[in-house]
Amino acid sequence: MEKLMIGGGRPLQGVVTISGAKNSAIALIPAAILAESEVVLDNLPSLSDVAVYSEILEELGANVTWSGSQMRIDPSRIVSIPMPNGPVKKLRASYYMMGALLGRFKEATIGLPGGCNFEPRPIDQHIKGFEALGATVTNEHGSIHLYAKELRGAKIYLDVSSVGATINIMLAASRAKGSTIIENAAKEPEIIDVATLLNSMGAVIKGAGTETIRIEGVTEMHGCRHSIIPDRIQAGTYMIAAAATRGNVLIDNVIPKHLEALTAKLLEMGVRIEELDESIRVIGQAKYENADVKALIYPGFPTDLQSPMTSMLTQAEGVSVLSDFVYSNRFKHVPELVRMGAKIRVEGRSAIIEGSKLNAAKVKAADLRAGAALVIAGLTVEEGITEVTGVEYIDRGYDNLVSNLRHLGADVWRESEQIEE
Ligand SMILES: CC(=O)N[C@H]1[C@@H](OP(=O)(O)OP(=O)(O)OC[C@H]2O[C@@H](n3ccc(=O)[nH]c3=O)[C@H](O)[C@@H]2O)O[C@H](CO)[C@@H](O)[C@@H]1O
Ligand SMILES: C=C(OP(=O)(O)O)C(=O)O
Repeated sequence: MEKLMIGGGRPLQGVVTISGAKNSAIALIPAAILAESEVVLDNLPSLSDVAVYSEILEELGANVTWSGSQMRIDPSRIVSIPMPNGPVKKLRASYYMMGALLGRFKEATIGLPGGCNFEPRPIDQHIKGFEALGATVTNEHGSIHLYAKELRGAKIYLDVSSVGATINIMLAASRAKGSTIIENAAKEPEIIDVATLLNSMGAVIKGAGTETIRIEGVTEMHGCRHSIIPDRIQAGTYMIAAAATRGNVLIDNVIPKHLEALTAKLLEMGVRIEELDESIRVIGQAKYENADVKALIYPGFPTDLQSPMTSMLTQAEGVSVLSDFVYSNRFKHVPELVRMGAKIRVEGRSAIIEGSKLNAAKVKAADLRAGAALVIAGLTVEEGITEVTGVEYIDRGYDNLVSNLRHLGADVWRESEQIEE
């Protein structure tokens, strides 16, 4: 079993360069299925989710070459074989196989997705979208089977602005006959990134990034080259880590606009922030004000930074309230932070956080961002070593975490623990 060992008490100092966005990458890779020739993705993050996706595409018959931050995908020999189990169960975003295979082959069988299950994560809006496009969707022993004689454009109003459903509908509708309109679409930057790739592949998508997206179906799509946007959640995690350790860090290769909700909240707490064109400098301070944070859909404060922000708020004076309006039960990090001395109680969809010093402890990450929260908490501890297990979750979303943190002066390393039979 792998664990992260963290000797805290050192302010982070220096420069960290952010890689491409996980939540873009794991939609862009399956999007390549829709092309008839090679798709080249640059600025790809080196994450376990990306490795799993490349395995999935290879199983379907694609030729995938992944070298450094570039992936070349030749989808010309792909076939839509059923994938009820195996790698599709290892990540959440395997649901994009449904939209991509349905778009290209009009048929797919994909096991229900895995990933971070901090609470039930339904896919009813994805299914509603596929059905509106003319597909028959059945759940066969935990696998979703999709079939359409022909996909036809439709007007689809999403009950919730779901990122996954918006992208999945864009994938399938790109190869449908006629026009599709998605109303109440999600507006996250990753949706614009996927639409940009699809348009470069020959799709006709307008309005991505707004609540109304129009897609004109096309009969053929081709290869292209695309550079993935920077990971705003990774960037935000380093911003919080810099502030929480009272450090001074330049976070490079970011789109500052994507981080406005976090920047505004950190400024409100008293953190000094300098925004440049493609980087953000975070200068920590000795004291922070308490703050109330509401996690909402984009452009609101991202739910994926809610757990890291909980650790930051333990460093503020007074009482803060952090509520999650996207995932009301996303608080698996809280009992672990409490083991580290944090004074937090959960009431409904809110965590009430009283500022306090944290101490070293053995803690377990139950999901990806809970892991990030525990790492940040460990970095603030003044004495002793914090041990974080559940590293496999952290590896889903943070590439080079240990080397990046060490480069910033942190005392962090990875250890393997032998489990006795
Ligand atoms: C791979 C990926 O990009 N993951 C991100 C994506 O997840 P994901 O796309 O799964 O999240 P959604 O945007 O779909 O979920 C938003 C909300 O809608 C609800 N919902 C969603 C779909 C559905 O069919 N029915 C339904 O009720 C969810 O329970 C949740 O309350 O957006 C989330 C919200 O920003 C992020 O936390 C995840 O990091
Ligand atoms: C919840 C997340 O990812 P996924 O949807 O892939 O589980 C995340 O990135 O925080």
